[in-house]
Amino acid sequence: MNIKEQTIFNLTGNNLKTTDQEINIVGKIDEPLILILENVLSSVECDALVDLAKNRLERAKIGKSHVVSEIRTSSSMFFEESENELIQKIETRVSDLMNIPISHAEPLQILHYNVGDQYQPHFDYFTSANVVNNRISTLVMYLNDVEAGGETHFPSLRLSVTPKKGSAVYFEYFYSDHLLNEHTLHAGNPVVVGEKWVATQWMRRQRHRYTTE
Ligand SMILES: O=C(O)CCC(=O)C(=O)O
Ligand SMILES: [Fe+2]
Repeated sequence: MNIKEQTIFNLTGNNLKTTDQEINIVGKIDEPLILILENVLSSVECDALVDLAKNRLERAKIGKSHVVSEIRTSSSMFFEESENELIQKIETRVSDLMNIPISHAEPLQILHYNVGDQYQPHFDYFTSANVVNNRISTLVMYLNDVEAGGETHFPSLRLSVTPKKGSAVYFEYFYSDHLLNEHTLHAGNPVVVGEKWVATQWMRRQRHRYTTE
């Protein structure tokens, strides 16, 4: 018998009413749960995030070792927790959407890809044996349209998500069946024409912030 695994996301219909915005589901895979969402951020919010991040980018650093790596050739920055009203508003909406308290949220990350930049296939959760308070879910929000390339690609699921301003892809990897978690392997395909901006929210299993409720 096939028993469906419990998900974190609270899926009730095709539209999701968050604290301040109605978000639409436009695509879905059931196991592992992958959702393609529209209207997560407004166009004004996307532009504002890009503007705020622009001056603060540095070459993307990976993992805890903080070495520049060819696995990810984009540039990145992190906002401080709830650092201004816009970030606060987005964090509240995203935590509501992802069904996880803000206190479990990592700082919001911005990535910028130029032509040829990519993020090679990876898991968002940490795979070392002694990891505590691992990541459990991800929301990648697209802050602009990309002319060609730059899809978020899930090779095991043969799924490509095309970046669209204000849209997002959601996935979670807290299943007891480890194969389902492994199916969330994903990449940022090389940008072919244009540039690509995304904001990534990772959630932890337990509290990660001590400044919020
Ligand atoms: O840029 C993308 O499409 C994916 C980004 C990503 O995988 C991440 O931020 O963990
Ligand atoms: Fe990722």
